[in-house]
Amino acid sequence: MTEPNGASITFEDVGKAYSKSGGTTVTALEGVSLAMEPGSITGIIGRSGAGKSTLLRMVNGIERPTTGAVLVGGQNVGAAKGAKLRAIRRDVGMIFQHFNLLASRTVAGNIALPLEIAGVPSSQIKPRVADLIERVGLTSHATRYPAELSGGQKQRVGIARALATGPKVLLSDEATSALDPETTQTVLSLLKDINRDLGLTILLITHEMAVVRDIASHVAVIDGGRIVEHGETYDIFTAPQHPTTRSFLSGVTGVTLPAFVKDRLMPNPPAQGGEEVIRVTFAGQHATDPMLARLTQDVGIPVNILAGAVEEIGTRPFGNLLVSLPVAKAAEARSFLESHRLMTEVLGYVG
Ligand SMILES: Nc1ncnc2c1ncn2[C@@H]1O[C@H](COP(=O)(O)OP(=O)(O)OP(=O)(O)O)[C@@H](O)[C@H]1O
Repeated sequence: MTEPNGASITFEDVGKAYSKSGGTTVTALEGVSLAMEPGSITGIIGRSGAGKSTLLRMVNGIERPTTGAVLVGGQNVGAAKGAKLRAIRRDVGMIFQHFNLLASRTVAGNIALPLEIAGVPSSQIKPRVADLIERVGLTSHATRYPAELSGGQKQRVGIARALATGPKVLLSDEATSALDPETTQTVLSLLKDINRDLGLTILLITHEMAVVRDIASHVAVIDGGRIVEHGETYDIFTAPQHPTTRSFLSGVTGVTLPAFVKDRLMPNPPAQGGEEVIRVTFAGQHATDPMLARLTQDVGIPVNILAGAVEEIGTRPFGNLLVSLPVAKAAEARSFLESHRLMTEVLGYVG
């Protein structure tokens, strides 16, 4: 493993307003403060229009903040111009959802492009391109054209091209959104290898929490131009605080209600009786076993287990259980579980 080579990325109270025709403005970002350590992988997750692309494009100076500052390795990107801005941009590689390859150039030709633009002598370009092609596993495809490649292979070319100038930061703009799940996994694992081997700082935007879970050490949730939650991925998955974070997480845990419950699920409790259906999230492999048993034995509340699984973030396990309890006892049960540091979320009711 080589020494970490990544740069820190810092957002200091950043705001961005776009002017629109007719003199109105759109506020894309407001009061964004974030600090990313060298060598970290941060996922920025948010809905369409939340401000993700605006945030990402400030790191390579394509957009400038209206207020506040964005620093890469301590250098103020928004204030840089000319040669200084070009130098910062060489330190920041970027990959895209639709790859953005030149159709008229081969794999090797696409990867060579940033080196040609940077004025690297051609004698140095060839070996550098060969190294990059090998790193992304495309040696046998060097003379092919983009039209002859699969989506995953195109993204590998995009990654090699982004690495050509030896950046300290890699930006990923929905890089796996156009790929099938299996190809997504191979591209994420290549990015993880690059992060480990080269120590690059990676900042990726996505609308998929599964991507965050599989690659990011840290996550920031953006909603309406503001960061509503930020922290280590494990902490966010096991104890999300903000409703937006919770809604992103609800589809990703790999644990879904069985159809016989889902089809009957109601948003409000029935007039009498019925069961409340809740999700219980816990950190650590065995944390819920004694708590659910104690809920029944010590507190006298019967629990039906509907579905459950233990997953991993990095190497740390966390689990999700879907259970139902009598409505009359549900509030008491939830406060018991929460007092033992399990997280609960009400999903609905069955009659
Ligand atoms: N060049 C621009 N001019 C005017 N408004 C813009 C411009 N770029 C973005 N916006 C607006 O700023 C807000 C944030 O947009 P942004 O593209 O950053 O969001 P996003 O989270 O990346 O969305 P998506 O996932 O759909 O790409 C939106 O309201 C958008 O319409």
